[in-house]
Amino acid sequence: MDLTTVSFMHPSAAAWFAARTASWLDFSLASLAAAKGGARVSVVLPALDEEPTVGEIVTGVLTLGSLVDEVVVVDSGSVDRTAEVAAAAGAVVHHRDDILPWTGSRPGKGEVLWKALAVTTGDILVYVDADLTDFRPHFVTGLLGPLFADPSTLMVKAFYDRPLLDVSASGGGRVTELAARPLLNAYFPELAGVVQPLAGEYAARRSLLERLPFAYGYGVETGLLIDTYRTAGLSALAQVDLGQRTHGHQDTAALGRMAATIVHTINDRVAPAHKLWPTLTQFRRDGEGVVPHVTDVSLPDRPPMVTVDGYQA
Ligand SMILES: O=c1ccn([C@@H]2O[C@H](COP(=O)(O)OP(=O)(O)O)[C@@H](O)[C@H]2O)c(=O)[nH]1
Ligand SMILES: O=C(O)[C@@H](COP(=O)(O)O)O[C@H]1O[C@H](CO)[C@@H](O)[C@H](O)[C@H]1O
Repeated sequence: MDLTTVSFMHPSAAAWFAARTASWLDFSLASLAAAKGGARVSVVLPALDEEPTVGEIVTGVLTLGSLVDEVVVVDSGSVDRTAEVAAAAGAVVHHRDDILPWTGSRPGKGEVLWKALAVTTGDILVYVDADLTDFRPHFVTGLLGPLFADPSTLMVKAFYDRPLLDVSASGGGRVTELAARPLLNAYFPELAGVVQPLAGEYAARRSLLERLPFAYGYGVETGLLIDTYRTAGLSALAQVDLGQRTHGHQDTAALGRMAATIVHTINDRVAPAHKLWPTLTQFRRDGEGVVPHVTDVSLPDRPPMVTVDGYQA
């Protein structure tokens, strides 16, 4: 490769970014209501111990009225009052363990996003994190806009400014900036135009989601993005600017485990024959010394939901 010609992003990524980037301001509630037609919309909140924030988000989604057909919270094993607060706000709440129980129950975010397919009726699913501290209804209308506008669009990713709460006006999306974006740019440069590849707010057609595997844990967004690109092409993807998004932040060690899971998710798609070591060893201070802390970061994907007994029913 002529090194003088690598001063720009992949041409496909540049073209996609120019053609497939919208703003929530492009889509009014009235225009969406007119465009909705017979399409059913399910808003899904994956929730693990999100009692302080889940209720306000559910309430905010419900202000959209008939644009949204159902708001479903999938409880990922909370020990706080997430389920009660979500139900009181008007959500339908399902516990992970009660969904497709014959498939078992695994920890992690990917599990509840996958199981949500079995307890929703929408032609379109809109995933929204339940720890947002600045949710506004335009998060949903912005994500629906490109899907209502173009039947060939299958998935819409949110992007936004991501203040690191109490730290800096930007700086959020640490795993995105330090791990996911560098890896995706290297292995899938056609996706370099995706501003927030790990965004937890995204909307997609059921016809797409039910045919894709769901990666374990925090690898789910990375897996769905890559698999959508590889099965349906860049033209199936779009992104929408939602302005700003703030949420609860995990500590660095937790984000290290998240990054490790994402490394495995990408490797499984790039070099599946190359088996990575399945655990991450981190260290914690213990009195005078440090103690290793080992986490399994490589559990298998969940298979496409259409292959699961009982789903079609
Ligand atoms: O095992 C899990 C981990 C996370 N979540 C939910 O997934 C969303 C994003 O998780 P988190 O906030 O931990 O990720 P971050 O935004 O910090 O990357 C939140 O609604 C969590 O409650 C979940 O349902 N199960
Ligand atoms: O983008 C990121 O780096 C991480 C961590 O964000 P912060 O550094 O806590 O703002 O947050 C995202 O990553 C997760 C894994 O894909 C998603 O599940 C979350 O929804 C998303 O917030």
